[in-house]
Amino acid sequence: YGSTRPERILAEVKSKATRGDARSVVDTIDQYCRHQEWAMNVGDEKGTILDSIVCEVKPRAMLELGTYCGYSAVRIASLLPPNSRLITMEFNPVFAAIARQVIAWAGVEDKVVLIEGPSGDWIPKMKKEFGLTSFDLVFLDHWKDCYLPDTKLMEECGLLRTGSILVADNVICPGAPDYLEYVRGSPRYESKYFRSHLEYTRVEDGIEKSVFLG
Ligand SMILES: Cc1ncnc2c1ncn2[C@@H]1O[C@H](/C=C/CNC(=O)c2cc(-c3ccc(F)cc3)cc(O)c2O)C[C@H]1O
Ligand SMILES: [Mg+2]
Repeated sequence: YGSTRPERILAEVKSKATRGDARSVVDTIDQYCRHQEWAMNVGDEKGTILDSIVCEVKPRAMLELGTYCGYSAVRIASLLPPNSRLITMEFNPVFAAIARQVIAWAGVEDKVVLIEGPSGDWIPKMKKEFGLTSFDLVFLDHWKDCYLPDTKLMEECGLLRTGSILVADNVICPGAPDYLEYVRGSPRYESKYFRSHLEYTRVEDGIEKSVFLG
């Protein structure tokens, strides 16, 4: 029997990345996925755009939907100011188990809370479970047809405040057309597209940054 791609990514991190060094974990995964086998991490090019938004917003409370192997969780957590938290949701237990180990290897586990389960179940429980009022920044990178329903759910649950920012990966490839139409057409959002490429390829893709206006 063969290992899974996430298991191979974890093995690469454990053998090549410096323990406790988030940057080396990110670079190790990028190297592996660019030269050995492609994987759906936000990657180095779009990751740089995400980094600039995280550094600009300096979120106290951040949410990520779709942890996968933990690549973007490590990338984000390494930029968070002290006593800030990234809550990341992953419903596949195999991916969650790998991500926990990648996050631990990078030494950012004290900044990351990984919740195992579907975002639709957890979003309505966030306030109570985490004593949250709202999220300053949300990174959407899970199933593309969940972007819009989960955004509407976050609005309904009062998890977005005036100025909260949504950052969505893959708005071109694979694409999230209903989400794009919503944030670009709604008077309640100020939306901006950052043109880039699908991770580790020359295919066009991009990130949409949308500010909730309340
Ligand atoms: C609802 C919900 N709740 C919690 N976790 C959820 C969830 N829906 C998915 N997840 C978890 O997020 C992860 C899913 C991410 C989905 N991302 C993708 O499907 C994805 C696909 C591509 C891509 C592009 C071109 C191609 F030719 C092939 C693939 C590129 C990307 O950057 C992606 O994020 C893993 C999954 O278990
Ligand atoms: Mg993605």
